[in-house]
Amino acid sequence: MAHHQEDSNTLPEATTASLTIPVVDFSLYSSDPSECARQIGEASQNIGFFYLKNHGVPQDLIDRMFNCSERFFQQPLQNKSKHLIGPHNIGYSPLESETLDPEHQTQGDLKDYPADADGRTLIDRAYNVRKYSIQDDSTVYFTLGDEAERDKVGVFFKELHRLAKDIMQCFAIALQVPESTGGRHFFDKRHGWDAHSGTTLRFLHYPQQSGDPKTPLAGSHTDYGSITLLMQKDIAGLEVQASRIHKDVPWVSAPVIPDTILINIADHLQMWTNGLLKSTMHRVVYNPQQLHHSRYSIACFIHANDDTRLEPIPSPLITQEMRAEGVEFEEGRNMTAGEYLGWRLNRSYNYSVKSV
Ligand SMILES: O=C(O)CCC(=O)C(=O)O
Ligand SMILES: [Fe+2]
Repeated sequence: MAHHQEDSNTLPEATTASLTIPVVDFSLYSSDPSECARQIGEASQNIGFFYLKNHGVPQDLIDRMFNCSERFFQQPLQNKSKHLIGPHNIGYSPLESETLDPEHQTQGDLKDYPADADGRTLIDRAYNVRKYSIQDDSTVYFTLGDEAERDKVGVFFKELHRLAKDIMQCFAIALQVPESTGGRHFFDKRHGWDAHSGTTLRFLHYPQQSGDPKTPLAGSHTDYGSITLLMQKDIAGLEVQASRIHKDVPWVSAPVIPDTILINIADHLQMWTNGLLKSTMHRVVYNPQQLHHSRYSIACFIHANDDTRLEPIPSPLITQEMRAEGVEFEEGRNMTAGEYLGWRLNRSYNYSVKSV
């Protein structure tokens, strides 16, 4: 593996310089778009993560969504499992404690989660909403039957999607995509709200439990789409691997920074740029504060339209010789975004995923 990383075409990979996650002031997007694009482009080529402040998504809306999530997950198991996740990747996805991979998943003491009649212990993990499901029963079930709140979930999801499209313009500016091939709209026009895509809003819950500091609660992975927008609340736990090539670099924690949204580059952008932008490995580890408190986060996985090919984009900064490391990159570069999502999900769930 990674034989091509050793030669003189090795990617420009920052090491020590990239061990912090920068904070970008997104008010620059209006006042000085090229500077905004420069800062976002730099972070994306280095650590692959950046915080955005002044992102324009109202904080009271974010708080309201966290409140919804808490109300939902604090219920007993039988009230949460009507819309179980299935082929459409919508609804509740618990983990079954017996099937956890001991190396990569929670090892905490979950005695607050009693076994059900079949002897299984189910542990909360997430609830997924997709563009197609914002008006559905599955979303109103998540808001405990409150239709006004259900509508807010839709408003929130669209706000995040709008922000993602603005961020996409910064990538296109930073990558100098020629006007003749779409210019600054190269990426955002491939992310239609009304188009079929894997874009998913995921409410995550890491239950209160005992455990050892640094025990992985979510194994290391990259995200499958273009970018991910992450909101964390109160309790940190996310860690980022600053380099996929230099495995000995330390994991960097991504603390909770109030009033920011954390953005990370995901696999599509890595493939579109032949590895110039980094889809960085990350994981969630046990935080001792979880002895007394649940950890909540909200991730919005933005995916390109299903029919978009994940091939290198027109940019003078991207050359054919560049390659990103990883099986995802080798497999995915011949696929469309829709095919790639199906391939990744089928590797992580034990049912076949169909596109919606
Ligand atoms: O919960 C978090 O902080 C991150 C979750 C994550 O990386 C994911 O769901 O892909
Ligand atoms: Fe992730």
